[in-house]
Amino acid sequence: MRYAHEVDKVRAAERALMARSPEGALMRRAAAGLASVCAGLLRSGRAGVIGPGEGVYGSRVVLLAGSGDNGGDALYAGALLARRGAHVTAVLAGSKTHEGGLAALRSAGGRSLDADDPAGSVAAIEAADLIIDGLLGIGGRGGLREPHATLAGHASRSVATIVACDLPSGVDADTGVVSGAAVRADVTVTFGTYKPGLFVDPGAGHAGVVELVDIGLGPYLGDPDVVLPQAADVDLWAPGPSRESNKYRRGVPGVVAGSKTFTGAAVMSVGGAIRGGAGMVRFASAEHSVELVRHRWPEAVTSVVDTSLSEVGRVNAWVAGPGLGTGEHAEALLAEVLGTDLPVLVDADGLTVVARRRDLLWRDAPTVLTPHAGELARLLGTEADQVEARRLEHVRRAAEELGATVLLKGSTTVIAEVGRPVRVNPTGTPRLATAGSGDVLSGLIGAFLSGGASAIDAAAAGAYLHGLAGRLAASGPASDERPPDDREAPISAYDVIEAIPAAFRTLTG
Ligand SMILES: NC(=O)C1=CN([C@@H]2O[C@H](COP(=O)(O)OP(=O)(O)OC[C@H]3O[C@@H](n4cnc5c(N)ncnc54)[C@H](OP(=O)(O)O)[C@@H]3O)[C@@H](O)[C@H]2O)[C@@H](O)CC1
Ligand SMILES: [K+]
Repeated sequence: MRYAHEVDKVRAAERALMARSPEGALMRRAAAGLASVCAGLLRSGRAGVIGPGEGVYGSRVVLLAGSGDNGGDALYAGALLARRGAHVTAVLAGSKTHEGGLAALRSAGGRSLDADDPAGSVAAIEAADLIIDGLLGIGGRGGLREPHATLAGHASRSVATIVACDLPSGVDADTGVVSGAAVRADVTVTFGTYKPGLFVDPGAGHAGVVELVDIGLGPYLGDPDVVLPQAADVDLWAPGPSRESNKYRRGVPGVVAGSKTFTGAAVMSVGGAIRGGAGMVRFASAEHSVELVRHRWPEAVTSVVDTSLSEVGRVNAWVAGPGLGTGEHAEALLAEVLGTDLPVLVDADGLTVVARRRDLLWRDAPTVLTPHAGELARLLGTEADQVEARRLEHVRRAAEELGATVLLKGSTTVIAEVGRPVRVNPTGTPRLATAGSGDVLSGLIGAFLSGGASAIDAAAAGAYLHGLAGRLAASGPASDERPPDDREAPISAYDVIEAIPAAFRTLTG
């Protein structure tokens, strides 16, 4: 698990640690870590236009230094690189400059120029192999002001490798919100702990590869606000069969999906549940959907139902909503599953129904809701673009107001439950934005719920494996020499179902 803490907790931990540390020790540790990552990039030839092995000596490094300690970190790191032979130029922005950092840079042979000298700044940025963004760190508030915004734009257009100090300037550390211009980094070197804004879009999309430098804050940080699960966590959360398993013990999800008109969603949801490891999947729907599901998934036990599920048989979790329609018939079925004391996942059309019948969510058993931004906006009475721009805020609010575990799908999938850190899913690909993909996810999570996982574990494990299956399906066999991201091709939801076993296999190596 990777842990992220909000700025208030970072500041408190910093104060506690500083009280026990020599003056300037934390900044020295931060700067040394930052310089070391930059030196590694210069040595490996990943930075800018210089070739492999040319290293730090003779490289051209530009520091964008704001008025706070973030600028101080960049200046000290620049001094370390200058001592190793880099040509370092600091572009100074903001009302003041970190004096100790600037003095260190100058005494190491670095030079500085003022951001008010646009020609000089642009020329330096255009000639750079590597740019360190030290404009703003956790002290940044709101959209970048000038000259920071212009400098961020120049940096983004340069061919240099951009390394953000602590976080990309213009990204809000606590939320990942970007208002206006922001630096787009190739690598972010963050100090002490991850910041939530590095995990969640749009901030995550600006951070590139994130490297954590330990500066000793750990014992003082307290509980994380946001976490990023890793394969080992998912391996614990996704229920697997034990020696005593039989099909009932492994879990029996009931899927209530599809209708006379919409049939594909049901096939995808049942497929997700079967490949998610359910011992047996029960499926209930209108006749035509049942026929199609029986044809594609003869393993499922199906029932044709109208407005009651009394004939469906024993299940230990429900998945309700994909392709179900939104009329009275759908409402009756949803009311029935939400009236049980079993875990229930509500998705798609089911979310439209509960948006007008919130009372259905007043229950004691776990409920998982899996909306995309538009569906969450409808549940909360706001607009989809507001949800997209401030994903963490909205998913937390939804969990609180609706009394459910809420998984918000999208560019970064985030999962909230009251009293717990938000879980951010690290897997996935934009290729997953395809019809039916969400239905697969609902079935997968349903399988985990029926296997006994808690609501948040089931949701997080489902999102992780679904994202990984999407990536594996999109990138094809690993024998190709190109990196997986470059190999990606369009996929269908059915391809994602097919790749779920391979995704499981990666968990245990
Ligand atoms: N925490 C730790 O343990 C450690 C932290 N460390 C480092 O300290 C960093 C935090 O430093 P910090 O507190 O000095 O704040 P920081 O982000 O440099 O800048 C704040 C200044 O920026 C300005 N400004 C604000 N908003 C703006 C905007 N929108 N657009 C333009 N300008 C804006 C505003 O200045 P003013 O308005 O006065 O001009 C404000 O004073 C942290 O990220 C890490 O790098 C490490 O050294 C080691 C240990
Ligand atoms: K920065």
